[in-house]
Order: sequence, then C-alpha cells, then structure tokens
Amino acid sequence: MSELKSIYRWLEGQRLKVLGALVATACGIIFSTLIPLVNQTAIDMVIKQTTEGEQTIISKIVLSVSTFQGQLLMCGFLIILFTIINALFNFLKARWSAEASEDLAKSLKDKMYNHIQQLSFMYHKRAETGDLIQRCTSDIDTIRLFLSSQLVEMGYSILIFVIIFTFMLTLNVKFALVSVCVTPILFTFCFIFFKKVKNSFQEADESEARMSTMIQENLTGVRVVRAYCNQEFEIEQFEKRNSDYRAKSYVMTKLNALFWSSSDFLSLFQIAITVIYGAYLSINGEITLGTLQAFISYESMIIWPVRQLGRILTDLGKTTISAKRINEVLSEPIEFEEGLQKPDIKGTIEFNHVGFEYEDHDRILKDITFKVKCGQTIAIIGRTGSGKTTLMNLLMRLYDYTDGSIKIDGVELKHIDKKWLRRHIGAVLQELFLYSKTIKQNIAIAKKDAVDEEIHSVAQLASVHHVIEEFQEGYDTIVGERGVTLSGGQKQRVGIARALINECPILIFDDSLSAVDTETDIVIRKALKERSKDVTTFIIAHRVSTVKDADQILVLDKGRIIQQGTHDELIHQGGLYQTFWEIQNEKEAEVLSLVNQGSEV
Ligand SMILES: Nc1ncnc2c1ncn2[C@@H]1O[C@H](COP(=O)(O)OP(=O)(O)OP(=O)(O)O)[C@@H](O)[C@H]1O
Repeated sequence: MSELKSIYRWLEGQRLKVLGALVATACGIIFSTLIPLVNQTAIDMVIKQTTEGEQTIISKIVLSVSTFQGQLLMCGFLIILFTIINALFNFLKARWSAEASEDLAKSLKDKMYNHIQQLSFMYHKRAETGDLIQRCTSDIDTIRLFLSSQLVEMGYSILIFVIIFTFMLTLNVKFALVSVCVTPILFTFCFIFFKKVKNSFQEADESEARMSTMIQENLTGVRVVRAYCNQEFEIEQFEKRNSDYRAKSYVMTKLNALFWSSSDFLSLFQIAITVIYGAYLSINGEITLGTLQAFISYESMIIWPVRQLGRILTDLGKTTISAKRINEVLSEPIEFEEGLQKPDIKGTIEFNHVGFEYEDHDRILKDITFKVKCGQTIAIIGRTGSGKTTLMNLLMRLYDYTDGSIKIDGVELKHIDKKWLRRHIGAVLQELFLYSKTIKQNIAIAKKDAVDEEIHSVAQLASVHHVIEEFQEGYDTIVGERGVTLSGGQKQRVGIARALINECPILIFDDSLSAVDTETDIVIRKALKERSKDVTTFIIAHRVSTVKDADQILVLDKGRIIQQGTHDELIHQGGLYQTFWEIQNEKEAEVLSLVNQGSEV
C-alpha cells in the first residue's frame, strides 16, 4: 500500500493528466455501451415494428423519426456517431496516459540520479552497481508501463463493469444478476493470483539484478579476466546466474499459464450461462430478442476486461515491487547536511586520538594523533592495509571518525560542510577513474571554466604536458572508458593535473606516484614544492625515496602511528622505517650493479 502512495506522490504534476485519461476512458465506455442499445431498438422496434421492447433514451430518439427508412438511417447514424466519439475519447485517453507516464519516468529517473549523486561514499561502497542500474532503468520502466497502459486499463475494466451492469439492471434485474454470477469467483481468483505472482516477480527481479551486476563487473574488469584467462570461470558463473534467473522467470510463466487457462474457462462459462438463461427467458417471453442480443453483446464487453484485471493485478504486483526497490534507494539518507560551517580553510590540521572502524568491522584506526602546520608536506608510509587510505578518507569526510577529534584551522571537521571541505582538497585517489571524455575535460572536472593555459600549466607540473602534446588530437584526445588508451603512469599524471587545477589549500596524493619512474617522481615533487609553498600536502607512498623529503613522516602499522619524524630522525631510530629504507637501498644497489654489469658487457 505504501508503494502505491509513493507512486501517487511521484505523480505530482501529472495527476490532472491521469485523471483526464480516466475521465476520457469513462466517456468512451458510455458511448460504446450505447451501441448495443441502438441494435436492441433496431431489432425490436424498427425491424419488428412493435413497441413491446424496453423503452430507452435511444429508442425514444429513433422512434421520433416518422418513417421506417428514416428510423433505420437514424440507427446507422447513431452507431457511426457513437463509434467516432468513442474513438476520440480513446485517443485522448491514450495521449494523456502516455504523456503522464513518460513524464513520470523522466522525473523519477532524474530524482534517482540526483539522489544517488548525494548518497554517502559508504553507501556506494556497499551497493552493487548492476543492481543500482537495474533500479534506475528497468524498475522505473515497470512503473512507466503500468501507468501508460495498465492503470487506465484497470480504470477501464472497473468502469465498464459498473456502467454496463447498471445498463443491464435497467433492462432486466434477474437476467443482469445471472449474467455476472461468475464474476466474484473470477475476481477472487485474480486476487489470489496477484499475491502469488508478486512474490515470484520479486525473486525474478532480484535474480536479474544479480545477473546485471555480474555483466557490469565482468565488463569493467575485462582486463583482469583476460590477464588471468578467467573467461571459462566467468562464463560458468554467468550461466549459473542466468539459469537462476530463468528458473525464477519460469515460475512466473507457469503461474501465468495457469491463470490464463483457468480464467478463460471461467469467462466462457459465464457467457454460456448468459446465453442459455437468456434463451430460456426469451422463449418464455420475459425478454425480447433485442434485449437478449443486447445482453450477449454486454456480456462479451465486460467479461474480457474483468479477466484482464488479473493481468493488471499481476502488473500491479510487479509495480509495487519496483516501487519498493526505488523507494529503498530514495529513502537512503543523503550525506550532505544543511547549516554546517564554511570556514576559511588554510590547511592547519590536527588529529587528536582519532579512532575509526568500518560498519561491522574491527577497529581500523587507533589513537591517531599528529599536527600539521599550514604548507607542510606530510608523508604516510606503512605496510599494505595499515590504514593510510582510510586516514585520508576521514580527512575528506568520505567517512566520519568514530572517536577523537580532527580539526582544520581550529574547526572540528564534523562541523564543516562536506561539499565546502572537498572543494578545498585536491585529491589524487588510489583508484583513479578517468571519464570517457577528452583529456582536457578530465583535467577540468573540478573547474569547468578552466582556460587552456591553466590546463596546460597543471599538466606541465604533473609532467604529462609533453605526452599529451604528442597525441594526434592533443588535449582533445578521448580517453576510453576508465582511461584504457593511457598507460598507468600517464593516467596517474592526468589525475595529478586534475587535482592541481583548483589551487586547493590541501592536496592528497594517495599512492599517486607509484606508477611513474623515480626520475619523473622527483620532477613532479620538485615542481609541486615550488608551486605549492602554502599548500598542505599529504603523500601516501610505499617508496621511501618518495617520502624522504617530507617535513614529517608518519609510519603506520595496524592502524596505529608507530613512528613519527623526519627522514633523518627515522633512519637513526631503528624500527619499520629503517627496515623499509635498508631494503629499498639494497634493492636499488642491486639494480644499479646489474645495470652496471649490463653496460660493461
Ligand atoms: N569500505 C571498507 N569496508 C570495510 N573495510 C575496509 C574498507 N576499506 C578498507 N577496509 C579495510 O581497512 C583496512 C585499511 O585499508 P586501507 O585501504 O586504509 O589501507 P592502506 O594502508 O591504504 O593499504 P594500501 O597500502 O594497500 O593501499 C584494510 O584491512 C581494509 O581491508
């Protein structure tokens, strides 16, 4: 029920059109139901030339013409007139319901997209992309289809039944009651079917969503699949999900087959009762031949729409499930709160006993305390999984810390408006994503009005300008989905240029120099140092050479800061940092000697 209320809410702005479609349906029905009355008059009063048939408004109009030929012509004229008016109302019904449903689908898609944009990072990490796409496309389409045809069809079925039954009652009460005696059984049958099909549609829809997720993941991770020759495994997995979907859809198909055959039987049984009982009444002289004809016409006009109700109720079941799935997304709280502070951010940062854990996970960060002055470079180093990215996620408020306090320029981070905060942080994330757009557009994502000089300047700082210039299309080169036409290092450098475009007071480089060679790494860091004197910079890296020039180095292990200081302090302290330094020095020496041997040979 709450799902139907939601659909009513989403229909805001379209309700008048839906109402218009229903009114047009009712008008169309009235005019189409007048046609059997014209036939009745033609048979009973015009052709048989008697006045013993039931007097109706139609018979009065027809009999007002004095000649036999005139009366016959009037009957023909009325049939044509009612058919044209009926067609006109049908046109209006179809037009208004189509407009209402298309507009609703559009506004619902906009609403979903808008809401998804504002959902928290945590939600997106949890949600399955394929399932979300399914909710934004086929679930909305189910609702659109219901509104464009089934809602008006439902109104049509109910109205045609009420109007025709009233006409029948005015002609003969006893015959009218016998003519609808199977209808309650048909209704009950439809209702039971509706309940059953609702559950099986939910299962089929969810199964389809799982299949979509798999297709989406497979296409996104196509390189991994190819690299590990995982095609057979993926095909096998897809077949499993596809079979599951087929099995669930099959249950629905079986239910449908059962419904249609049983409801066909009930409908034909009802027509048979009407014909037999009508013949009996006619033979006994209780009704005229014209009335019998009118009843048989009416019977065939109502029985199929009543039977259609079953299908419409089935679709209503599907629609409520789709509305529920859409509502689940729309009811997720958005991450942006109103009324938070928008302080002047300069870049002084203070972490005080900060702790954090992901939902239902063990504590990831424990008792993190450090202070950064505006303009300093802070490097974070540690084993994989030690919590370096998580620490930066807290700083960007992608997640909120559970314990302690983080202050930026003296203002508690949780009191700062998220959009405002993120506009002041230029981040090169570990999972770099490039849009299927030009390089220029990819760099200017955070500054749509950036001029070419600005874009070229940040690309130069990121040591990627000369690479881009070598492309045939230069900055207008389109990078494929997820940047497949660029190498890993080129992608990283485009990502760095993107982070620099806004001249933010805080910069984060999360493992962003890992795919560039040591020489380029040095060039980029030097350029950054010169340009960003007042910028507070966080560098997460695994290479000691990348972090050694930082003003402060934090060594993270199992979510704790185990060492803190400058490179010189840390290499004399012993511990993890010194181990990293020694291992990497040894490796470098080994590589150097191999290179030397090679050149001697
Ligand atoms: N969204 C998440 N939900 C649950 N656990 C997570 C989530 N993201 C990360 N983790 C866990 O948190 C821990 C720290 O991860 P994090 O990415 O911060 O490590 P890291 O030091 O940056 O690692 P790396 O050097 O490999 O990038 C890991 O154990 C990881 O499994």
